[in-house]
Amino acid sequence: MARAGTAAFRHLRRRWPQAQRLCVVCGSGNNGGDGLVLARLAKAAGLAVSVHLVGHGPRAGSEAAAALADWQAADGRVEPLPSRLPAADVYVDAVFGIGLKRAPEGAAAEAVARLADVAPVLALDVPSGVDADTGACPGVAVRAVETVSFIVRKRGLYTGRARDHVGELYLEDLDLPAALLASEKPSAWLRGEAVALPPRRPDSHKGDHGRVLVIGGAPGFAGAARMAGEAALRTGAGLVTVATHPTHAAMLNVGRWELMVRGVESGGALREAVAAADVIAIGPGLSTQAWGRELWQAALAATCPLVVDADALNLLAASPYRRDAWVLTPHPGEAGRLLGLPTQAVQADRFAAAGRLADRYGGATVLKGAGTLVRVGDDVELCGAGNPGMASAGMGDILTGVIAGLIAQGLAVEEAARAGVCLHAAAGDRAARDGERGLLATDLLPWLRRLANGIGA
Ligand SMILES: NC(=O)C1=CN([C@@H]2O[C@H](COP(=O)(O)OP(=O)(O)OC[C@H]3O[C@@H](n4cnc5c(N)ncnc54)[C@H](O)[C@@H]3O)[C@@H](O)[C@H]2O)[C@@H](O)CC1
Ligand SMILES: [K+]
Repeated sequence: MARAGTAAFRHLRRRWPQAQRLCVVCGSGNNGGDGLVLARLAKAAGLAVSVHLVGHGPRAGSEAAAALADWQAADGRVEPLPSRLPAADVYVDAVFGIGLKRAPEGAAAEAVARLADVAPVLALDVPSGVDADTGACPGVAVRAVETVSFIVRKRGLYTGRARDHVGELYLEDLDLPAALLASEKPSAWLRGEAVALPPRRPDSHKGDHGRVLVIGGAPGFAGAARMAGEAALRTGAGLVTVATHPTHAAMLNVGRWELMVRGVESGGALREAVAAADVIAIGPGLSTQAWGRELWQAALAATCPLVVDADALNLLAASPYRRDAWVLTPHPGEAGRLLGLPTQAVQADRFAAAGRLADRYGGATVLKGAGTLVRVGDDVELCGAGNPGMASAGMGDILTGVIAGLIAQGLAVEEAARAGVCLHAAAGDRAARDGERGLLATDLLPWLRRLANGIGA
């Protein structure tokens, strides 16, 4: 606790070197104890510090009670929670850490609500109100500018609602012995954005880099299939064919002549293309009408890996099927349909939802949304990259094409899912340098090419 409070105070000084007045709101558990340590150090450094304790304060004999005694021994005063927090340069949130498992209640809920109304907030370990395991906010929650987590990364802080609340996230390992940490198996892995694809053989030909078949594009949705196809090409696939509705087949590759196009009336017309493919990406703009359903059935007969997105996921939800060689890429709404749950239930525990999807449908599950999860068997990988500019039309079609493009080049389905998510998010972050608002899915394409070649930090 002493190390935690000390490390947090160091962050506070670094981020707000001019701060003179602090307001520290402490819960009655150990998170509150961290806040009391920080308060004492800040007072000793000459800052004006007000400490507000929630409820009855720490349990007698606890470490937090000792921190309170130290604060009081240093002439620190403890004030009850006022109806409005006093003016301060920085507010320190020490109400809840990892101890919160349900919506905040009582005096603690009031404290969280007060902190949710002020800025800037430095959160200790976890922004109060956020569930550190799931990333959900079951009730009111603090919005921090900065969160300093202690000892280990809490997986929940990297996904779902939590991403709105943590601000910049730092880890302080508090010098715990590495052997102690190594003895625990992580419950999730955080993946950086680096994607190392093997260099191309100098004598390789286009067939060596894989044949992708994209299936989709009902009338009115040609663009979805086109974007998936282009993304597969930009990720390095050797040959990409788009099988689409005959009404727009002739114009689908206008300006992107490298794409091959096949207008298909029905599932039967797909057979040859399915047999020739190394990987099939199905779903972008597919629709769930008769045409889309027939094509979906034809794709299910394929022996090569599938990347399943959008309406193909809705068709899968209507008649579930299990397979190992595929990647499912649902957003929370589609995941809800696949599991027979409302979207909110998926978002309330994205880790559990991804687990259920993987158990029910097999293969690799990509649960999209802020902090995308990739679940393969018992393993979960989290993508820390990406930005809200990517919440726009066509982004999912691009991801589908990226994953298919990686499978085409020989990556295993699981690794293609993990690497594809990171490549896509990294491209989105590069493209967002020109602004998140107005970011178009196709703005990612030039970045995909650069990042797939290890260029473009
Ligand atoms: N375990 C360790 O080794 C360390 C823990 N540290 C701190 O200790 C924290 C965990 O401490 P605790 O386990 O005491 O938990 P917390 O301090 O996060 O919260 C527990 C307190 O909140 C109350 N509470 C929980 N849910 C509530 C709800 N929904 N409504 C109202 N009250 C609720 C509990 O009754 C208890 O008083 C960490 O997050 C971290 O900040 C640090 O001091 C570093 C070392
Ligand atoms: K906190």
